[in-house]
Amino acid sequence: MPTESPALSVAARDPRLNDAPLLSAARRRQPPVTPVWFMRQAGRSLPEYLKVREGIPMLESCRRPELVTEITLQPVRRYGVDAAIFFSDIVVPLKAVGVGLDIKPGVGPVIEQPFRTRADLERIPQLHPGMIDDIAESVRLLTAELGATPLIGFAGAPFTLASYLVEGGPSRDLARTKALMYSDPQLWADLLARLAQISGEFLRVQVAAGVSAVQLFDSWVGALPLADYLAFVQPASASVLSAVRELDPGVPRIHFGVQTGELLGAIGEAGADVVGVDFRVPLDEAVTRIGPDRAVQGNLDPALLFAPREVLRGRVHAILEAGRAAPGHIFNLGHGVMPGTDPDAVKFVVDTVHAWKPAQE
Ligand SMILES: Cc1c2[nH]c(c1CCC(=O)O)Cc1[nH]c(c(CCC(=O)O)c1C)Cc1[nH]c(c(CCC(=O)O)c1C)Cc1[nH]c(c(C)c1CCC(=O)O)C2
Repeated sequence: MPTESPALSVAARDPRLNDAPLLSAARRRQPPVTPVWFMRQAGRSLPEYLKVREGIPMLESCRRPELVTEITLQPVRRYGVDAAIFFSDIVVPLKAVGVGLDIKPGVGPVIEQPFRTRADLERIPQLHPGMIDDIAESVRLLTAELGATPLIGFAGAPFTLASYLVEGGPSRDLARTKALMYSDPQLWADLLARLAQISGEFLRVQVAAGVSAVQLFDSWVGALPLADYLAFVQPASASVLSAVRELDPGVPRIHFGVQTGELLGAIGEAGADVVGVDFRVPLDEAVTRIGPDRAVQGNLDPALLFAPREVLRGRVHAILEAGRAAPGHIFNLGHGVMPGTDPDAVKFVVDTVHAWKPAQE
């Protein structure tokens, strides 16, 4: 468990970060402008990204600090977003502990030997900070470059990591994952506890090296009904988020999954300061489900970036209005930027958010 790991000491952060709109919104202190960033803002279709990645496999790119720094900074330069998201992947810590896997372009993570029995647990050892010195180095290089702009660290949540390990790759229905969960609850709990240690340590290394917020991605947890989420998933996610809080309670924790309309309250209660909302639930309705103690992040449909500008502007304004119901709102998409998105449309959204003024009551 995280508490057994060697003590990590937390780096000093740039004092200007205290006034960063993203961190103010996460702390429910309404900033003068609504902050905006995008899931998957780095990589994908940016021409400057494709150029520096040429000939370098995805997982190797994630372990080269100079390259990670360059790719993470690209969308900050181009769009003027209010935060950088660390360029990495949710499977990087699994690879670091020795799980045989690769990221196949256009497919996603593929696992050499999918997780099926208790014996497979032995192939997933605990993560120790020394296994990811390069991650700490990348964060240090980045925070030095970013100055007053927050860097968001991230990890995959235990359920979503388990889904890749059990399915062996991306899956539509997560049938094998659910079958394991329902047929051998003890093995499932042990797998999730191991993944919670790995995720928690991956985040703690990033926090110790200087990230100013973290996001825990539970992308596929919306496949579960609430009762199963509470019984089979929430304890492991809560342990990841509390490992971060123990190291530095001042680092806000964002928690997000897709199709989580029925789970929003429980996702907040796992220990998040900010709940990410996908585009299926109107933001003001999401605020009602989450309650007044947490900020929200979201929730423009990524497909709207392909719509005409006047339609896009109308939707952005509607989300900003709905976000006023929350004690803090970070503008984002309801999921990641889609491949093929026009970078000018992304820039248009940033400028529209920053230019917006709430209507007078
Ligand atoms: C489920 C998941 C993964 N990875 C991630 C999640 C959770 C977020 C989500 O729900 O989208 C998280 C992730 N992956 C990546 C980032 C970095 C920064 C960012 O958000 O901009 C983040 C935060 C880089 C990446 N991760 C990946 C790429 C594309 C690799 C490339 O450019 O070759 C990038 C930039 C690969 C990857 N890795 C994964 C997928 C589904 C894919 C896409 C495969 C494809 O369609 O090509 C697993």
